[in-house]
Amino acid sequence: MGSCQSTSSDSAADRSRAIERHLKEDKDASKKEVKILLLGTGETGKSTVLKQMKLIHKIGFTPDEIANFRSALVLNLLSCAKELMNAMDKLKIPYGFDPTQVVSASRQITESSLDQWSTDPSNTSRTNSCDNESFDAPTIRRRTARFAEVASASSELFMSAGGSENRTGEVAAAAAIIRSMDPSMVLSGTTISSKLISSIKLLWRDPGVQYCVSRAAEYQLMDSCPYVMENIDRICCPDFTPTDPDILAARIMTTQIREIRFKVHAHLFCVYDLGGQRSERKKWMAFFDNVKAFIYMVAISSYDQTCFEDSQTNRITESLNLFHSLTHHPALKKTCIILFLNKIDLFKEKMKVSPLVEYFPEYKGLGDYESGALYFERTFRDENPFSERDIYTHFTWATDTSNISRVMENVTMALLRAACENLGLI
Ligand SMILES: Nc1nc2c(ncn2[C@@H]2O[C@H](COP(=O)(O)OP(=O)(O)OP(=O)(O)O)[C@@H](O)[C@H]2O)c(=O)[nH]1
Ligand SMILES: [Mg+2]
Repeated sequence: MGSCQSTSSDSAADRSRAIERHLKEDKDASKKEVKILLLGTGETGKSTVLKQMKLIHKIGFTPDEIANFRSALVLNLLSCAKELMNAMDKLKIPYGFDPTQVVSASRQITESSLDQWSTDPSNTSRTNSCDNESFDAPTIRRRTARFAEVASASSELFMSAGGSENRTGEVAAAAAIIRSMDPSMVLSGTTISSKLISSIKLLWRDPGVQYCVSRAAEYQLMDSCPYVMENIDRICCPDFTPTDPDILAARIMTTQIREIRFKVHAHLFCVYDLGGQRSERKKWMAFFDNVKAFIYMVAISSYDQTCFEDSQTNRITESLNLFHSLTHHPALKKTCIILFLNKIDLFKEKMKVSPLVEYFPEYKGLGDYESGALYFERTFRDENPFSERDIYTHFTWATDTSNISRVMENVTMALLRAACENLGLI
């Protein structure tokens, strides 16, 4: 009996020691675990960065994921075509409309109307270089005036031809074919007919449609539109298997949280990709426990666009408000903040044609890429309420693997460095 008692108390003690050991191991493991959240408003590139991490750490994609990307690319293609046709009606642009003809006819008027403005001594002409192009304030103003004139010429032509109801010609016929297709056929695996493919190609080549693309800030068009349109033959092939660039271009709005894990110097990094649309942000709070860092993504190219959710709020304003609430959130007080000012490739191009000052009047730069990027960096950094907490900033191009590899190497090293240890993060 006695020996029996001693055996059971021995095994109880063993069990309790084992539990303690497990708890300690768990604690040590969680100390070594670096939990990172990818946050930001919708379409800023969070899932694209997660895909890049999978490529960089050779995690790869499952056959199911690849099949999803394939259908997403076809769906992206069809919804871009429909979005463009709707925008042609909304912006009153006739098919076949050639903006260059309006520009040459109106150049004289535009130049003279700008003379007064450009000779005003308070508007000193300042020049700056960006990608070998010269920019000065009158040039920017001239471009904008030109756009307004082209837009009014386009809508006059559209109305005089009888509006959207009376569109004629081969592009209008192609548009009718595209309108009649049912997107559910993509999900059911039906092959896209050659008639539909040639109709979309015809639509995409139309100069009026290309002009409509240049006004994409006035409606909602996904950034990967040119990519999917230019790769239509490959994407619609029955045996199409997406390549890495295809996967990075595919747009799937995140509604299910995704997680990846990889090791760097014995530390386990767990990265969570959360949906950024307004309805998805309700899920975020549940992930704030034990988070060591969050990567906040901003699509700086979206400064002239409105939110997908309401088509009214400026996308950067929405992003700034969200960033403000995160930097001031008590649960994230000790969290390291990494800011990705993303889509710099699109931002560079857009700064040449769309004056930043028209959307952010407090911007006092020269209208060039560098000053615009620095302006957004300063604006976001100003949202940090704690001087002892730094914000690590990176200018990123999320669809470019070499850019993201370089940036992620810096990010992981920064997280492992003393800067974060000082804050008790690792
Ligand atoms: N050109 C360009 N396209 C980008 C860049 N980053 C992301 N994209 C594209 O932008 C689109 C949206 O990217 P996602 O990664 O799905 O955005 P998200 O932040 O995950 O969006 P939600 O899931 O809605 O929160 C995709 O088609 C990407 O290919 C970039 O730096 N440059
Ligand atoms: Mg996403």
